[in-house]
Amino acid sequence: MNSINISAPASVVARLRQLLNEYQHTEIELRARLRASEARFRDLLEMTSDWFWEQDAQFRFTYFSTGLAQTHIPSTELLGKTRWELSTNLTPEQWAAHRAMLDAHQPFRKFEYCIRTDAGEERWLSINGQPQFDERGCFSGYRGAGRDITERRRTGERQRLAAAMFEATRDAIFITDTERNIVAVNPAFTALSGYSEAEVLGRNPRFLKSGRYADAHSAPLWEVVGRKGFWQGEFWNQRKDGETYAVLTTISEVRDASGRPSHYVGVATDITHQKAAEQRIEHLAYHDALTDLPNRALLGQRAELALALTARRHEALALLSLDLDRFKEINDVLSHTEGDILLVQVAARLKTLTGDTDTVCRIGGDEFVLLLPETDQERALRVADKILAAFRQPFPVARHSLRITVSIGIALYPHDGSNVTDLLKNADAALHQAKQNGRNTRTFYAQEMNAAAFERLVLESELRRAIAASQLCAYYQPKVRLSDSQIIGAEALVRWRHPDHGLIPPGRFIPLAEASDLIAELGDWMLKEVCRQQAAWRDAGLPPLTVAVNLAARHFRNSGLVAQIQGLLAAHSLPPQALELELTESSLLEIGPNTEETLLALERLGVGLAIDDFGTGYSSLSYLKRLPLTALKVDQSFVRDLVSDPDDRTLAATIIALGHGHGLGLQVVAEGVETDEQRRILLDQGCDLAQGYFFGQPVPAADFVAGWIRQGFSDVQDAVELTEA
Ligand SMILES: Nc1nc2c(ncn2[C@@H]2O[C@H](COP(=O)(O)O[C@H]3[C@@H](O)[C@H](n4cnc5c(=O)[nH]c(N)nc54)O[C@@H]3COP(=O)(O)O)[C@@H](O)[C@H]2O)c(=O)[nH]1
Repeated sequence: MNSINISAPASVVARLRQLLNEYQHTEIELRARLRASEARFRDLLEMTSDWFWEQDAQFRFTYFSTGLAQTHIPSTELLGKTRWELSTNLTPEQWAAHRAMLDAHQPFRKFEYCIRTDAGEERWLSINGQPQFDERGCFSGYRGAGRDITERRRTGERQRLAAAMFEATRDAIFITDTERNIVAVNPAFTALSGYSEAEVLGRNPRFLKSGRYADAHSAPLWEVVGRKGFWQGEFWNQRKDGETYAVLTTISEVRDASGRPSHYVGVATDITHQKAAEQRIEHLAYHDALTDLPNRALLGQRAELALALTARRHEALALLSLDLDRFKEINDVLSHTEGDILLVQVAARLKTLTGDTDTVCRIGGDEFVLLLPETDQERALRVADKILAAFRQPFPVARHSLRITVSIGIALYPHDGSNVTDLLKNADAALHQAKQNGRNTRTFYAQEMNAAAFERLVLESELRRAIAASQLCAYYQPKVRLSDSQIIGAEALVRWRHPDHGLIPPGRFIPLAEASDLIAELGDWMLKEVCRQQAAWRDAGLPPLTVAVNLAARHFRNSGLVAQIQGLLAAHSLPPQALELELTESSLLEIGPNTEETLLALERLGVGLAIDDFGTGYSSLSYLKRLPLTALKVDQSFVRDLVSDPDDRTLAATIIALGHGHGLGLQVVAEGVETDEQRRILLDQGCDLAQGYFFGQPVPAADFVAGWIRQGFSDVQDAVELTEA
């Protein structure tokens, strides 16, 4: 204004004034607009989730707008630093490429990296940058915008993982729309079902139903999904090729942003193998592994059910308890493998003899039970007889043709019991009676049988006390030489002097003792007693005698038996010939090959070993040859009818020849000789020794000595008094 020429005409001055005014207005207006623009820019920066940044010509941060705060990275952590001084996930190569762009003053867009803050947090950033030049065109730095893309990256990562999982998982996944029509399936679904994606799109997954089990799920399934958001359960589905498979399926509801169901996702795990394993385990729990017959547990269940039905219909039912006769011997002579083969064949044969509604069970060892619903006494008898008859046919086992018989006990509902336990117990009691009756027979239950079982129990507990209470005693039966009828030995036989029941014969308590551990105790007692008696006789001047003691198989399994006998002989100053051990043919088989060493040690000691009841068991010649035997005792069943039955005569002659021949060189002793005719036949057949009522009954030691003396040992009269004392 100072430069205005005051001598200028007034019009010029007015014009200048006007221009000045206009200029001032414009400036005010421009400033106002600038302020508004700045305010808008500031608001923009404050309200946007992005932030604005600036760097100087050395790429050091000089400014951050407030938007940076949403990254939780304080601007103070960044100001003054270059971007590559920060802790990022970029590799040196990536930095080098970016630096080259900066050095070339190029703009850049969406430069993404992850930054770790001083607080240890990781944030993903996306940066746009624009190089800046001053009015002279010189580079003055960069400015640009930054955006926190952490959530986007995470969501992207999650989606990537979900997609990978969808593709790679071994579970079959299908996604349906709200109409329950399939909109997507994964590769596992097509692999499991056999249907391609194109074949299933738009279909309701129910088309996979196999019909193996009633589709009871469907209605509650969708009701549960609607209520709880998911449902889980098992299906038996059908593959495209018709094969069925089991799946454990979870169906979950997917909701959209507004909270309305938009899809359903089904995840199905193939559990076919698991189901098969479960079924196998369940089968094993209820079936016998060897024969695949129902076991005791399944018998219990079926019997309960059958009893309930039978009771409602007022019908009858039978339980048959079966046990193979002398199965143990077969098991021992042959092998357990062959025993097993026989059991499998027995199981199969029993099944052919029964009806569809009957149940054949194996409840252990060689014990079988038949549950026969709708069966009265008459049918039970028919079935039992059919079984006995069917067992007459031999069983082809390995290279053998095995003949085996069976004993059967029968209990009838409602007569013999109203529940499974009682019926089984009573069928067992009847079976026991069938065995007592000589085996290979069937017996109906009778009430007295339980009384007998109870008596057996009482007797067993009394026998336990009898040994300690000195109620046992030894009887002696002479063993004579057939050629001159001279007593050359004796068999010691146990007797029980019961305080209430008098003298109990061993036939009543030996089986009880054998079924428990008492037989070993009883045998020990007999060995001691016989040695004591022998020493007393010798002290009294009686000539040496061999006394046989009956031992059970269990004794020979005791590794201390040889030392025990050696100790007893030494304690009583007896030679080993004073003792002979008797072992029944069936027990011989029971002792097994492991005890051969014990038998050989007894042989080395000089103690004789005789096989008792020979001819009743199954021992083979090769087995007999292997064992160090000294005598063979022909069972009394072959001697009994020797005079009248030519077959028995032939059998006895064969056994005698067997004992003498085949390199066995055994002494043969005939048991149960009751008549002179029997004696003569045996003598003619070449039998060496004999025992039986014809020569003398088993008697107490004193009576035995008396008889012995009568035979020619009168010089030892005093001994009678001695032993009686
Ligand atoms: N482990 C042990 N077993 C023993 C012992 N004592 C006996 N026993 C066994 O008990 C069964 C029955 O014995 P027992 O009642 O003594 O019968 C024996 C004889 O009395 C009988 N016998 C003898 N001669 C005749 C005869 O002419 N006729 C006839 N009907 N019976 C007769 O035979 C039995 C002897 O049998 P064995 O032992 O086979 O020679 C019996 O099995 C005994 O073995 C013992 O201490 N331990």
